[in-house]
Parts: sequence; structure tokens; C-alpha cells
Amino acid sequence: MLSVQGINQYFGASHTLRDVELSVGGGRIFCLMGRNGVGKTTLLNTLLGLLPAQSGEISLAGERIDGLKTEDRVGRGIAYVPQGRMIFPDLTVMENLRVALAGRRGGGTGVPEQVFEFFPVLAEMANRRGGDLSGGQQQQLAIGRALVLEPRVLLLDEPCEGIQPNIVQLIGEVIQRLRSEQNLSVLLVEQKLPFARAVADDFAIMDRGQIVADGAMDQLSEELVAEYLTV
Ligand SMILES: Nc1ncnc2c1ncn2[C@@H]1O[C@H](COP(=O)(O)OP(=O)(O)OP(=O)(O)O)[C@@H](O)[C@H]1O
Repeated sequence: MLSVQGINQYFGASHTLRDVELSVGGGRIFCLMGRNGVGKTTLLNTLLGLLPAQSGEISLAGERIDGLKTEDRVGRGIAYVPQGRMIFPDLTVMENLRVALAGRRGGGTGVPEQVFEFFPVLAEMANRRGGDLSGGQQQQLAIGRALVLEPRVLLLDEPCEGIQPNIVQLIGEVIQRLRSEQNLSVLLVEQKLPFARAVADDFAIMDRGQIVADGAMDQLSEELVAEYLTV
């Protein structure tokens, strides 16, 4: 369980995260929604320790992690697939995957077979440079690399942005298999409503740095969509 309490974050005079509270766990898929610029990516970066929080607590499996360095938070079981994927363009697909072995919980010397089972294209293109892959292939690589870490919680920042529909469907299926087969909990930042409704169990909506609504996904009303999500 990833638990966040009273997180406040500022960029200079701008108060970007305001008393943010949320819990992700229990093998559930939690979707954080909201318009551009409301603070979703800032929250993910703060959970990882890539940005400092000025106040608040972050716990993973009952232990405080907000005082830890990013690599130690990853070592406790948080994996992050950032917007833009951040794969290494000059390394091969296999090298990109192997980079994550160093941060894996409990060690292990090989890339888990399951990564290739989820994303067969990564086996087919194992020796190709990451930079030569299409956007959809790079997204599969970025998610595969996060799975090498064998995380407790997976953070995904708009994984379907700019991706063709058949890969969006594959990513949705993989997320749901990870939940049902491995009890993995997922914090998904997503603006595409049909995808969010199809894969997520719970939602929270952020507006100007605050969580303004949350609940079970089937309770996301048209009124909330119109007020906080429609552009
Ligand atoms: N490095 C920075 N310096 C100053 N302000 C920043 C910085 N990064 C983000 N911001 C501001 O913080 C606010 C939240 O941005 P953030 O990227 O977290 O929003 P978001 O909800 O993830 O939006 P998007 O969907 O566009 O990624 C915005 O007003 C943004 O302009």
C-alpha cells in the first residue's frame, strides 16, 4: 500500500500540491485524473523523490519513505514510467531492460521471461537500439523496464499518449493481468476517459493541486467529468 498524506509542494511562489492525500494498494488500479497543469506529474515526481515536498508523509507497505533518496524508494518497490518514457536511445532493447536489474528488489540476474510474454515485440527487437523503436514500442519497453524491478506499486504517467489503438489495448490488458495475476497495485495518471473507465477500479480528480473528488470508478459521474475533465 502506497499512502500519501498532507503533501504540499511549491514551485517558487506557486503552490502546486495542496494537502494531497491518497492511498493506492490492495492490488487495485487507481486512476488520477485532471486537466493539463493541475499537478498530476508533479505529484508522481514528488512520490519518487525527484521533487521535494515541503510537507507531508509518504509510506509504502507501512514504512515511511519520504526521507529516502529516489533509488531507495525504487528499491522499496515503487517503479515509475514517466511521460516521455525516458528510455536510453543508444542502448539496445535488452540493455535498456538490463539497466533495471541493478535496482531490482531481491536481486536476480536475468530479465524475467514474463516481460517478453507481455510484450513479445521486445524479444523480437532485443538487439535493436531503443531510439529506433516506434513510440508504441518504446512505451512497451518503458513499462517492461519498470516490471524488471518487480515493483509493489507501478506509477504510469499517461502511458497511452500518442500511442496507436492496438497498443493502447495491449497496455490495458497487461495492467489488468498484473493486477489479477500478481496483485500489483497501479497508480495511473490518465486523461483518456474511456481507457480510465475500462481499466481502473478507483479514481481521484485533481484540480489546481488539490484532490477534489474520489471514489470507485463506476461512481465517476457526468457532472464531475463536465466540471473537472472536459476541456
Ligand atoms: N519545473 C517547474 N518549475 C515551475 N513550475 C512548474 C515546473 N513543473 C511544473 N510546473 C507547474 O506546476 C503545475 C503542475 O504541473 P504538472 O506538470 O504537474 O501538471 P499535470 O497535471 O501533470 O499536467 P500535464 O497533464 O500537462 O502533464 C503547472 O502549473 C506547471 O506549470
